[in-house]
Amino acid sequence: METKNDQTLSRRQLLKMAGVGGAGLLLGAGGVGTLFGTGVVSAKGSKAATAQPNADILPFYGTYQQGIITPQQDFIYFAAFDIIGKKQSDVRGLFEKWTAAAARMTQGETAGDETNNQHLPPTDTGEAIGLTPSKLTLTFGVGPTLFTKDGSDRFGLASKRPSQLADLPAFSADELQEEWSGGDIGVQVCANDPQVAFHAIRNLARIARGTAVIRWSQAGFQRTEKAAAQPGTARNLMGFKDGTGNPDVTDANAMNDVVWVQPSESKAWMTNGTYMIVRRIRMRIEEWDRSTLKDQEATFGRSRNSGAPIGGTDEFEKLDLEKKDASGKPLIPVDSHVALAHGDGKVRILRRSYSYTNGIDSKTGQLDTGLFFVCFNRDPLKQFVPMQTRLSKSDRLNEYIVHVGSAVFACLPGAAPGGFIGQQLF
Ligand SMILES: C=CC1=C(C)c2cc3[nH]c(cc4nc(cc5[nH]c(cc1n2)c(C)c5CCC(=O)O)C(CCC(=O)O)=C4C)c(C)c3C=C
Ligand SMILES: [Fe+2]
Repeated sequence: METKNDQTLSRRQLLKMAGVGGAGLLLGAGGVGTLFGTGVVSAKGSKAATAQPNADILPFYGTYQQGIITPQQDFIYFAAFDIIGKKQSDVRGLFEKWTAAAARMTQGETAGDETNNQHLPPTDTGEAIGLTPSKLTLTFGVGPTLFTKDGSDRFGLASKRPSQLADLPAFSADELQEEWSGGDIGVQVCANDPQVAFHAIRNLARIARGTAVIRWSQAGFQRTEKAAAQPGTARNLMGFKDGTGNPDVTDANAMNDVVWVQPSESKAWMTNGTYMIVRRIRMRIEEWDRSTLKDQEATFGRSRNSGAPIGGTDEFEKLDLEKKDASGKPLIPVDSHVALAHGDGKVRILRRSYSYTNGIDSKTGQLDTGLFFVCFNRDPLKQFVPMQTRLSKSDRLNEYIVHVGSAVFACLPGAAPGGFIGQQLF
């Protein structure tokens, strides 16, 4: 039976009543989920409060968008949208509505105010009712085709396209498919719960109806914090720790150097934004699983167990590409993945990738699985592109992977309360 409170309280209000908020507390069994489930809403429920990590709420508004230097959550739901509206005001209106919904959902509220009108569909799709915000973040970017498509300045934005937002060149060994590539807008949703992440994308798609459609999407995961015996770098589906060599997201100087677009280096609207590159990279895990441990370690240039560079003992020790074995050969092979990705170590990117599985390839019967590679950089032409050019030509890893999807997006700066993501662009 529904009570009056059910009709008027948002998820966030309920979390607050239960003594839950940014502090990271969540009602345990019989807590918020049960309150929603039974319709019994009372502050009394707070006595059942127990500490649970998923209660966390991350701030939505700020100088930068969330989900970029945010420590990586366990799940991603990525969606690329195409605009079907005809006017710039359609795109602007969409960003206004999406910002409002994103700000609410990340704080544990429904996507919009419920009317509870029995004759209308509910405003929110409902599957996140009773779930905590789970560190939900939404990160919005705009693709090259929002500015010009087939030579046409479709929304009067062509002059605002930054030179850094160029189509990526074709890399050798790419086998890109349209169904996993491109998009006028890219939305990265991350959360510590897959249903919370899916709910956010689903509601954005609902809000976009008539203005934008999903072009392609990909769900991804890494191990959950709960499953990890110890905190630390997650392993990819090839069994190696992935993320070790990332720059430190708490180092503001490093982030200004690697991630954030600085004033005057791009179009003014991109200051405090960044460029996001996503690549759907399929792994030939059947071949990988038949390769020897020695081969696997030589492929990455790191030890599988510890994650340390070959010849080292500690995961985070400096990568020394000059070290030689007794015969004078480099300990870390020159064509290993880390040697080529590292280069001279001066050009870096921030990786935020997830594993994916999509059943089997019906043609080959092999698992369709791999890495949904996501990275952020302040100038793809100077960072991602030269790096991927080196990798695509000589990386030992190429024997076991194939890039099947690709997209690049200019991630807008963050929004202030009362403003919206994309405000500087329109
Ligand atoms: C162009 C950028 C990169 C692509 C594409 C890429 C694909 C890719 N990477 C792995 C697994 C690992 N990558 C590792 C390190 C690493 N990779 C890149 C860039 C790309 N990777 C960089 C910049 C680095 C760091 C290099 C450094 O300076 O140290 C590692 C080692 C551990 C780590 O540092 O994360 C692994 C493992 C896969 C499986 C993959 C495509 C499927
Ligand atoms: Fe890599």
